[in-house]
Amino acid sequence: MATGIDPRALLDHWSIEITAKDTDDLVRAAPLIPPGTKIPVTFLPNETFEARVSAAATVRRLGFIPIPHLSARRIHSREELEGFLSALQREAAIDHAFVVAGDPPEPMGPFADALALIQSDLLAAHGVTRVGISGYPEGHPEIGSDKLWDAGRDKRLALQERGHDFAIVTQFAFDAGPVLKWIAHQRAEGIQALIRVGVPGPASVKTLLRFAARCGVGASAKVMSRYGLSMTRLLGNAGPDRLIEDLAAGLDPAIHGDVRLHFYPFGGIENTAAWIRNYRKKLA
Ligand SMILES: NC(=O)C1=CN([C@@H]2O[C@H](COP(=O)(O)OP(=O)(O)OC[C@H]3O[C@@H](n4cnc5c(N)ncnc54)[C@H](O)[C@@H]3O)[C@@H](O)[C@H]2O)C=CC1
Ligand SMILES: Nc1nc(=O)c2c([nH]1)NC[C@@H]1CN(c3ccc(C(=O)N[C@@H](CCC(=O)O)C(=O)O)cc3)CN21
Repeated sequence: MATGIDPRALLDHWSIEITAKDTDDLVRAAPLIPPGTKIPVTFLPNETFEARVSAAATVRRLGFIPIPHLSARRIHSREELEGFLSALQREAAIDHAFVVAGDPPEPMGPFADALALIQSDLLAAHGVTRVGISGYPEGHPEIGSDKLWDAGRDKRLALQERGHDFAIVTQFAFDAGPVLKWIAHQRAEGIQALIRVGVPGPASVKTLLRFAARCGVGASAKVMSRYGLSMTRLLGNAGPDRLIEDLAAGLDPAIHGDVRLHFYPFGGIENTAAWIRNYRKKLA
């Protein structure tokens, strides 16, 4: 069976995330984003709960689907989580959430990881039916692959026991090879959930390297040159064209199942939405 899908198929049903500070950029980008697009709202240390709730409400008001990130380790108490979820339900009518442990080396409250937050049973109680969990095609700098695998299995079981639908959203990558291998392995282990492959939106080398360092993503010179960036031209700007083409060329629905893209708009929401539109047109 010849592998490879039409890259245009990857340019449908994509998702794109925002931080609570990006709502003005989202309003400007809204005409470029298909109605009903899923838009996660990150949970970063330098934001307030009010800002996160109002960002989710803006996403909903603009006709998109808000997916609040819940960073387990950053939540101080069960009451704080309940307050956040009920505000999200009231202001943004949430039915999705993305549950992640969060970067703090030690939990700041009762939830040590994503599983603990899922087991709080507060998600369904506040209207959340579909839950996103993480995936690491290239592993995680602090967490071993066995531990990641066990945690993934426990999360999937806990979600199924509670009747949640779930999708896996991967850490961003610059190289399609390891991503394709990782997806095939997930499928071989019987995981049929939708997998959203994380791709960086168009941005400068400097910005991409900064986020890669911040998020523990490998960005060797070899990988970056394949991606289309030369490390000598730090102000060079590149989109994920090559990465998407390499993914499309290597995807075989019979092996890889349902795979879509999730954009991390490191170069801005409007720039990323415009880039997707232009790239989609170029492929037509
Ligand atoms: N969009 C986002 O916010 C994303 C965040 N991440 C980061 O990845 C890390 C793991 O998150 P999940 O995949 O949800 O893990 P998880 O909740 O599935 O936990 C995986 C295993 O590693 C342990 N663990 C979790 N966070 C840890 C940490 N910061 N340091 C050491 N051990 C940890 C857990 O106890 C568990 O045994 C977090 O640092 C998270 O911030 C990863 C991808 C995307
Ligand atoms: N380990 C890990 N932690 C994360 O928090 C994380 C990942 N991985 N992978 C993907 C996304 C990307 N994340 C982020 C992280 C920072 C900003 C951000 O905009 N931070 C600053 C500006 C940073 C800068 O420009 O250098 C901000 O406060 O807006 C956005 C998304 C969150 N996510």
